[in-house]
Amino acid sequence: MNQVVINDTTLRDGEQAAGVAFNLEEKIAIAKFLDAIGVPEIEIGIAAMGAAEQQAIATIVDLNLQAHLLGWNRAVISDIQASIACGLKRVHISIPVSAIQIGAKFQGNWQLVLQKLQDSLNFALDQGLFVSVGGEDSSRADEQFLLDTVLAAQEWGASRFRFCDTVGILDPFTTHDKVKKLVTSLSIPVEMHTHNDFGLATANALAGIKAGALSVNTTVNGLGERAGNAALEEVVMALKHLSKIDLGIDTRRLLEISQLVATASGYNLPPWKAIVGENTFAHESGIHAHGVMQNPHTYEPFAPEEIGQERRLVVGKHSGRHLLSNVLQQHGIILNSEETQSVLNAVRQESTQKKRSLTTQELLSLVGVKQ
Ligand SMILES: CC(C)(COP(=O)(O)OP(=O)(O)OC[C@H]1O[C@@H](n2cnc3c(N)ncnc32)[C@H](O)[C@@H]1OP(=O)(O)O)[C@@H](O)C(=O)NCCC(=O)NCCS
Ligand SMILES: O=C(O)CC[C@@](O)(CC(=O)O)C(=O)O
Repeated sequence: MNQVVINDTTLRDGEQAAGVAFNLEEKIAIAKFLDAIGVPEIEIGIAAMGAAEQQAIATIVDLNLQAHLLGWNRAVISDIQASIACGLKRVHISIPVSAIQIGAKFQGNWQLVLQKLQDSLNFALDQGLFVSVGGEDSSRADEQFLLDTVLAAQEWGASRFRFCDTVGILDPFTTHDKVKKLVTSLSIPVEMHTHNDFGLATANALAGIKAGALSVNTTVNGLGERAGNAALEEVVMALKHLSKIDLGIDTRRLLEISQLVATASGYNLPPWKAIVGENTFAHESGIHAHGVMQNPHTYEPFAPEEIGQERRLVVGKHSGRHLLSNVLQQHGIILNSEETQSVLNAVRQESTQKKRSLTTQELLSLVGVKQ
């Protein structure tokens, strides 16, 4: 399989998450971080939004990062002019392609939509730009209309087509079918853009790649419109471990970039968030902790260090004697079987009362040790 390219859109679709607004410093920090860990392409914003966004885009362009930088545009020439004024050499032009979208936005006038695409594409190409074309709501579009539209875009000079599951209504099987049909009919690469409304964004991105898509949009932490997008950390790690495609991203910094984006977005992640959640390498349950203490692979899909995370063994309601004895031994406390069981009973009670696992201090207090 050819190399798959991550085109991260944390700074565009990620920031479209309701209530999220990055400031200039945060945008710069996120762009630099994505570049530093080896993300090869970054969608950095929408110049048509106005002066502040244009300043952010131009500032990021001036950083001279290794990554290719892309600006998002409607099929509107003034949008593209604004992108060019920011110094962008790559533009993405989006048009709606489903009946529902064209109906709501252009009174069903699909000829007008195609004309706008052709005009804006020609304009961008005349300026010597790399042009990616996006089909908004590709997943709900009539398949023949979608194919004809993309073939036209290819003919007019587009360098890539973005297949958007805009409202996240596909499953991996349907995604595979739809993307395969496009890939086999096109000579330009297809890019996946999947939303998480049914929790399938990452699975659908992988299905599209399996069907031959060569590029994939991600956002850090899956940040984005409504339920968000395919998460960078999930796509990178799933491709590496499940599809055996190593994208050369420095995965050891995925936790760090997740924390940077979480802080900048103002939203904490649930502890069980795949890959980067606080609990992804925490073990409390007796059977799991016992297994992990013998061999971490029993309950970990990969080593925590691989994403800059640490393993934690915590004592709580579901813990068993092996974990409890192990933790106490680390503090020089050796209990007999009866004593261990009695401390375990007390742990269960206190943990239920507190509705959380216990700190080491709390555990030692239960055993009667003053520290
Ligand atoms: C782009 C933006 C500057 C336009 O602002 P606006 O002029 O106030 O217009 P609105 O957002 O209210 O309406 C969208 C307009 O774009 C048109 N439009 C929507 N998608 C389009 C497309 N792909 N190509 C061309 N025109 C499009 C709509 O028909 C509507 O046109 P009208 O003003 O002539 O009726 C503003 O929406 C914005 O800042 N958007 C950034 C975030 C965003 O919307 N992202 C979603 C990406 S799908
Ligand atoms: O780039 C495109 O062509 C469309 C991307 C988009 O993010 C648009 C949106 O809803 O904000 C989508 O999901 O369709």
